[in-house]
Amino acid sequence: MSEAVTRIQVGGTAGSEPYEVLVGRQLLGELAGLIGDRAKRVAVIHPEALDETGEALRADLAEQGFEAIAIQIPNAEESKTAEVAAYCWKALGQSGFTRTDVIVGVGGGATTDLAGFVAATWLRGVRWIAVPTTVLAMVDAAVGGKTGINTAEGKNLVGAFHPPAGVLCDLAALDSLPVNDYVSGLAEVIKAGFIADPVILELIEQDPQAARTPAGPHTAELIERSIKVKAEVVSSDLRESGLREILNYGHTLGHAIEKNERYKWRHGAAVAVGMHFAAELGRLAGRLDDATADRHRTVLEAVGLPLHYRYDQWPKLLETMKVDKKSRGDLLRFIVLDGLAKPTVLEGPDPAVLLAAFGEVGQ
Ligand SMILES: NC(=O)c1ccc[n+]([C@@H]2O[C@H](COP(=O)([O-])OP(=O)(O)OC[C@H]3O[C@@H](n4cnc5c(N)ncnc54)[C@H](O)[C@@H]3O)[C@@H](O)[C@H]2O)c1
Ligand SMILES: O=C(O)C(=O)C[C@@H](O)[C@H](O)[C@H](O)COP(=O)(O)O
Ligand SMILES: [Zn+2]
Repeated sequence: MSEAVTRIQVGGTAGSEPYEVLVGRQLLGELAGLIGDRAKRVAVIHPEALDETGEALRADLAEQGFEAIAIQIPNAEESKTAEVAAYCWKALGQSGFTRTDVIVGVGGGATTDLAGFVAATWLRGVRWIAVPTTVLAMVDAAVGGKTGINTAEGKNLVGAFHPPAGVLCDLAALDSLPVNDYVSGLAEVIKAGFIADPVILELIEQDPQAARTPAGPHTAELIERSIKVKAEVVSSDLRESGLREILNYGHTLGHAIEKNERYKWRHGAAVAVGMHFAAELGRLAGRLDDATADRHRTVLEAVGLPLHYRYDQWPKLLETMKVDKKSRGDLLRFIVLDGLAKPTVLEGPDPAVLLAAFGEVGQ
């Protein structure tokens, strides 16, 4: 018996082409339809860890009559570089990839960010399809069209808004995901809970241990609820002119930690520390009630995400945060909560308050 497929629509309200995020199992049969009749060539971009999956997909597409190539890239954050993008451009050039051809990005958020960026830049933009294989990529990275790479100066500093033509979230992919990567993705799920959908927090709090595995009773619901939060936000503000900034909750400090750790920390782990910081900042700025601020600690800790970071690194983190994309001139800007599911912007906080908030996080 085949399981039900959930379809979540994204876009179509702010001048962007609408597309669907499908959540279910055995969804790869949908791929050819999304690629469409106009494509002659398909490039499957995948990380080393998913070599077999990438090759199987390539062979399947070749059997269906496409000129299919597989482009293997490094795992995780090592793939989000100008050098790896250039390697992909070379492969596309050598295969004669034209404007009607299609890129398929299969992997975690690092892969979908890179594949989407290559699609955004090749011939000034070709269609691409995301096949996310981590929790984080399903609930966040593959949806919404933010694509990009890192530079020596910071995280995601080069990129483009280039939404995919479709997103296929095959839950079966999660069975092979190492537990640390699974839990890292829960940080973005918890983020969606705090900024918009508290039912997510309740489902996790009911049984945090079960939430750490794909076999948990609420896996599909947690993923679908988080995608819906993201879909709703990016559908009304694709280019981050306002509302979309709420999706950056926990990311101002999180990205600075990732850079400071030379991208050896998982994104979700850094964002977890960043959300703890944002909660303390909200509390100390007089915005957030104690119960909601404390809830950050309990729910993040319950699933095994980190809350703390090295106190002595504060000066470096502060410098990095100044080039965060939300900064305007010399003005630092943070997403904080005015209450549960009430995200807002805190502009130019008192440096003493910032340091005090980090005092709760640093150790
Ligand atoms: N564009 C966006 O809106 C957005 C949103 C959130 C995060 N991101 C980005 O996403 C990235 C993090 O993504 P992530 O957490 O998915 O990590 P990741 O892409 O680095 O993947 C983690 C590891 O798991 C491997 N992997 C992927 N799927 C697997 C599977 N099914 N089985 C076994 N191994 C598998 C990968 O090769 C990698 O080694 C960061 O670069 C972050 O900046 C982007
Ligand atoms: O989609 C968004 O917008 C987000 O901010 C989602 C984040 O989870 C994601 O990590 C994103 O890549 C961060 O974007 P950035 O613009 O701060 O680099
Ligand atoms: Zn993120």
